[in-house]
Amino acid sequence: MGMNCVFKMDANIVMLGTGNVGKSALTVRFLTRRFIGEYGHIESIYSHNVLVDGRETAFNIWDAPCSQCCESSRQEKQAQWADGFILVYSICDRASFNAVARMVPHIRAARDHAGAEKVPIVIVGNKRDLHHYRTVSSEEGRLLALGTDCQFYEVSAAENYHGVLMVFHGLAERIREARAAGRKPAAAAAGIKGIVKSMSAVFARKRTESL
Ligand SMILES: Nc1nc2c(ncn2[C@@H]2O[C@H](COP(=O)(O)OP(=O)(O)OP(=O)(O)O)[C@@H](O)[C@H]2O)c(=O)[nH]1
Repeated sequence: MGMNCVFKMDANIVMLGTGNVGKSALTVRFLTRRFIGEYGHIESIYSHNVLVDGRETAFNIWDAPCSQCCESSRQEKQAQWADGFILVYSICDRASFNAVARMVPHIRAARDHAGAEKVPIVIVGNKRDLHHYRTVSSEEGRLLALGTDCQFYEVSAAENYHGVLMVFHGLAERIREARAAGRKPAAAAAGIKGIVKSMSAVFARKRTESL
């Protein structure tokens, strides 16, 4: 087991998505295997060491409530820091899906440049247990991911631990592959400005929509 330390990998993951979609619920489910129902609105960076395919992996997960995600200094830090993104929407909330759809190309444009590996992104449709209230079909989620080279999962943080595990492990695998294929994905200075601007735009628009 000690030998695994040689291969220890750090994976900095940023959770993004509009309010109430379950970013904290997914994070806490992954960390503790539990669903506790209410999570408050506290920004946290959690660290968690686990084995992914026999490799020791240190997950650092940045979970910020949506109310704070418009602050550009925070977005700039996140964009610099992230090795991978988890973009969360609720299958019962069409606006949250639209926000994710707008975010993906902006992250791609900001973080991906010629010759570099694409920054790994996982799109997650959460609250699958509430299928009676579904307004976003699985097909739409799948197509969005397919067209933008993202991974896609539909999960329920409330009801299923395994699906949530797959999200985080899947992203860790992609981060490892991206590193093996090239250098560690890093944001170019211009790219960071781009991502900050576009994330502000996405969330500003979301606010207007919900008024
Ligand atoms: N039924 C159901 N409810 C869920 C699920 N995931 C989260 N919730 C609920 O949705 C609400 C919002 O969850 P949070 O994890 O706080 O959402 P968030 O995206 O972190 O929200 P912000 O902090 O506002 O950005 C809570 O009441 C959760 O209990 C799920 O899979 N199914």
